[in-house]
Amino acid sequence: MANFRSVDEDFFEDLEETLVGADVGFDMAIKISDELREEVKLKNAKRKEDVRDVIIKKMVDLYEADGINEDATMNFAPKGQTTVILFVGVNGVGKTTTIGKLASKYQKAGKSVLLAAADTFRAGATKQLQEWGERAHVPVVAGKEKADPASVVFAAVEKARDENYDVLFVDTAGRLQNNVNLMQELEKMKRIIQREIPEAPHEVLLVLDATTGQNALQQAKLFKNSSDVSGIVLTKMDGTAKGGIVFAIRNEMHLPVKWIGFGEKSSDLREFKPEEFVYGLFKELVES
Ligand SMILES: Nc1nc2c(ncn2[C@@H]2O[C@H](COP(=O)(O)OP(=O)(O)OP(=O)(O)O)[C@@H](O)[C@H]2O)c(=O)[nH]1
Repeated sequence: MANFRSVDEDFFEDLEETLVGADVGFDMAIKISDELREEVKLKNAKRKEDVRDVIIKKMVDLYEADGINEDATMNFAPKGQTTVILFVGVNGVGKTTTIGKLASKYQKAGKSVLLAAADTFRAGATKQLQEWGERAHVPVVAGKEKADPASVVFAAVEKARDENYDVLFVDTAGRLQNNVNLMQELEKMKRIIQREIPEAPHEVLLVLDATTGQNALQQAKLFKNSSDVSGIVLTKMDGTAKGGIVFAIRNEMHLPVKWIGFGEKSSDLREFKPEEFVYGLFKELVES
């Protein structure tokens, strides 16, 4: 582990190793440590606190460097119109759980929320969403087992629009017979949503499991190539020091991370704030 006893060449080598171990990605790790070397020299930072501040600032700068308008907040429709948010991602990453958490959050904030159980492929997925719906006191539109997911989406969008719901969250399958089918299905859902509400979906959030590290990056590529992903939800950030994947995603995919999941309870979700996140990651990396 990198430590602050002396900020010498060994320190930077340790830092590189630690960053790679945290899934920042090799290129990004080298880039971070190279730029830090310069910056530490330039600022003549010697005190522990100064070096730490330089590192945190640099990492936040690097995170924000590609100039995406860093707005972690959700893109909502104008007041009085329904916001539709589509959740995509492979199975088991935490889509349903994230929707449950967000449903509860927005319901508590006074918004009317509707859920669509469009994962009709996996037996049990609908029931799981219904349980979250009950917990959050929000209704769920569901179809029969193996029903066409598009028909569930259609019914949900109609209901949301006609009954003036503020937000509709759409849960989708993480696995179909193959990836081509999966992507076609997502496309079809989007078309149906757009037909009913032209500006929708307002977000397509790709849910990724942080514990899968670089594999999550491969998934991000797969989904980004075929659906217009607008942001990332990174789940299972509890019990992993691999949060560096945030940098890799940002650097390679140019997608903002919007939410972080850190447990199974409905309150275990927070908005992603680069500074806060870098500080936490850094503390874990360097001070432990
Ligand atoms: N520790 C932890 N577990 C999580 C988190 N988010 C989800 N889980 C767990 O991960 C498992 C899978 O979550 P789901 O929400 O069912 O995943 P999914 O993407 O909807 O899966 P499919 O319906 O199969 O596509 C469940 O056991 C969740 O409780 C998290 O942030 N931290």
